[in-house]
Amino acid sequence: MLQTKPAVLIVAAGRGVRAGGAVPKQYQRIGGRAILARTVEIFMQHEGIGPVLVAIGAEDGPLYDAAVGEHPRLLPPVKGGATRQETVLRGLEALAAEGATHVLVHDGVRPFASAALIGRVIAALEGADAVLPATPVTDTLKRADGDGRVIATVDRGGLFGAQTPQGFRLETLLAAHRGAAAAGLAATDDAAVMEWAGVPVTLVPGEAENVKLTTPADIAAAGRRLRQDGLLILGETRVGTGYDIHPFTDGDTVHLGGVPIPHDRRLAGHSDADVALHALTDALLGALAEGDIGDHFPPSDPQWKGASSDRFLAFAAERVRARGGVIAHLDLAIVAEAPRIGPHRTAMRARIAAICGIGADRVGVKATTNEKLGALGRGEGIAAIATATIRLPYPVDPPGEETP
Ligand SMILES: Nc1ccn([C@@H]2O[C@H](COP(=O)(O)OP(=O)(O)OP(=O)(O)O)[C@@H](O)[C@H]2O)c(=O)n1
Ligand SMILES: C[C@](O)(CO)[C@H](O)COP(=O)(O)O
Repeated sequence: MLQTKPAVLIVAAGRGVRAGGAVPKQYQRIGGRAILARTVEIFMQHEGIGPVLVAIGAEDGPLYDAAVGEHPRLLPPVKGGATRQETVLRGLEALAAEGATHVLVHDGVRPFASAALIGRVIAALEGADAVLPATPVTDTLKRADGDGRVIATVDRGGLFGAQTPQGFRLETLLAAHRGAAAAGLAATDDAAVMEWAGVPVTLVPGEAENVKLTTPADIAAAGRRLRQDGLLILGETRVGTGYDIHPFTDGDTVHLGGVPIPHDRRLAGHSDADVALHALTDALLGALAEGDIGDHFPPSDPQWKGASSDRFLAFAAERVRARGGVIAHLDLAIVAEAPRIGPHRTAMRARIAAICGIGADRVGVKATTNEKLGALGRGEGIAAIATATIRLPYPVDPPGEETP
């Protein structure tokens, strides 16, 4: 086993010219979620890897924030470069500071890499400085001239299609990339940079399903594939509700919907007492029938005292994904005499969306006063009511128990 888990660099700074579309292809959706969010999630769910860094386009920060949720192992994104090679070099320079000995470099637009494939690359890194997953070429290969006339048939013996994640000793790859940049080498993958530096590259079996989404047809086919997997057309819709209330105490900031709001009081209670995130967490857990926030994060546990509630909601969203599901919609109603919620509504929607790894168009935030009635009406605290709508796949019969 490697002494430390390999870091992961996901390159997602390309413009997706061949795919076209209103946003770069990594932010286009398949099965209701951004392609990049799916790719990041594969590594978040893999126990064999360490920190994950995503390199994004210089102007893509808002797209990234809306598409990709937070995770303890996910580092803040770095800005990529004008070519894939430049992007990788920037990412490696940033990762060198994280103390990882090995790195997996993966395309942000390969959302179907399997856990088994990642495991194969990691295992092979124990005996190699460079590991390349690849599939043997099965089509007959032709070379043609610019006019579409075939010049020759190319022997496909020994030819492979290169995939990612490619695995490397980090120090060796970084040195090779620095050298290649200084020498003006242009390579389309990182194994080629290692080959140029004279480092032996070990092949492991790739997977036909691990396609790189390059064209609009690739993206459409990926969406069809997810539907065929049955999640979206055969699954079930579930709705969960959540409610929370906390009283005011002395303080100067109220945390609501993941947003700190300056106020002449603060809310007292579990963690940072963000009633909105607590209600949303319970709504998701309710839809999953997996208990409530107190079951997973007991208020008696001192580690949650003053903690940011982001992690509770991120946990519940992760549970939906772990069950193969998607969050279709979150709806939140906040009941407060003060502070005013309206000016913070957009920030709350964006924050909740980022935590859950969904688009902000799937998050509704509303607010009302309690018309001066009761404790809430007297301004003694704030309450929140949330509804979560999720889609889960139908359970599959265990092997050997199919209905005849
Ligand atoms: N300057 C670049 C160029 C590419 N990539 C990333 O490298 C991966 C593979 O590249 P490709 O499929 O060629 O993506 P694009 O460069 O975006 O596509 P196109 O060539 O059609 O513009 C993608 O995840 C892409 O975002 C990158 O991080 N930085
Ligand atoms: C890294 C890669 O995905 C391996 O197949 C590929 O080389 C990227 O090439 P592109 O020209 O950037 O699409």
